[in-house]
Amino acid sequence: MDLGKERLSQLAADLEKWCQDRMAVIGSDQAVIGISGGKDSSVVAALAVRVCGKDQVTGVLMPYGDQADIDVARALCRHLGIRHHEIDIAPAGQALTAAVEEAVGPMSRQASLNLPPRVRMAVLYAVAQTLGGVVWNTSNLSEDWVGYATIYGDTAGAFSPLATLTTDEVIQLGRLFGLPDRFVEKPPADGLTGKTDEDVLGFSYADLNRYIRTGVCEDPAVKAQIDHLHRASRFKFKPIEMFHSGLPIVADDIAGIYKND
Ligand SMILES: Nc1ncnc2c1ncn2[C@@H]1O[C@H](COP(=O)(O)OP(=O)(O)OC[C@H]2O[C@@H]([n+]3cccc(C(=O)O)c3)[C@H](O)[C@@H]2O)[C@@H](O)[C@H]1O
Ligand SMILES: Nc1ncnc2c1ncn2[C@@H]1O[C@H](COP(=O)(O)OP(=O)(O)OP(=O)(O)O)[C@@H](O)[C@H]1O
Repeated sequence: MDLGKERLSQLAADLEKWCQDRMAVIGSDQAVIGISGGKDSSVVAALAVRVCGKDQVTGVLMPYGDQADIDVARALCRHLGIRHHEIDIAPAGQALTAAVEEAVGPMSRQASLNLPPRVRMAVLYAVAQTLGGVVWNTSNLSEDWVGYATIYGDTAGAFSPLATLTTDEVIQLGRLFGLPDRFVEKPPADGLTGKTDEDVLGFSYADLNRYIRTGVCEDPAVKAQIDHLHRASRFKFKPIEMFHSGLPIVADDIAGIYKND
């Protein structure tokens, strides 16, 4: 939805404070962000610069071999003045694929699509732990709503600043942060299938975002598809289910995680 100037400024201020608090609780001042050159990672990186300062933000560019638009990711890091590292994940992806295929036979197409996001997650955590930093998640509400994300891949991170903002709201935030159009206007694509998200999903983000914010979806088939994808993907955003043994837990359950026992 169009947030308008005042609401957008308030939202940005609240978001910055929230991220600051998260970092304080974690006890780190170093943000580590996977930079694809798309709007989500660009906006999260710009946000991290506002919260932590540019010297405390590390961008990680992780092409799978050649990445045609890697210059956009490099330009974003230059624009924000953040340090960045480039790590080609193709050798790791190919080695993992070969090992899995040797054991179980040809990897399914869906498994192949989800492997790079999981390798990126492993790289980001390795970089973050090495630098004493934390991984900032870059997912937005629109993609998460329909589960268009890889569990334990791009769903990972210490916290998710854009989790309740639709794609159009993320763009408004990017503009407020002063990001040039080329960093916020690229049509979202997974970079793996050669198709845009909208081609793969079969509906537009405009329709999805309108449905999320107003409950209105004019095409019943699109509404049914969105509802189906939403229901089928909720598992990606819930804590892992735990078997409750009924055995006593007597120590202080400070985080309240075992309270069903
Ligand atoms: N109910 C349930 N409870 C717990 N686990 C459940 C489950 N149902 C399936 N699973 C597990 O989850 C797996 C399926 O989930 P997952 O591995 O995430 O994969 P899946 O949902 O099949 O695919 C994710 C889609 O998102 C696309 N993607 C990923 C990353 C970024 C972007 C982007 O453009 O932004 C797009 C990707 O190309 C792919 O089409 C199953 O193989 C199964 O192991
Ligand atoms: N080539 C890459 N290099 C570095 N990080 C990447 C790369 N591709 C994806 N990522 C990370 O994974 C996240 C999800 O990537 P995806 O390609 O699915 O695009 P997206 O969800 O539309 O996000 P964005 O708008 O940032 O591209 C990105 O926001 C980024 O943090």
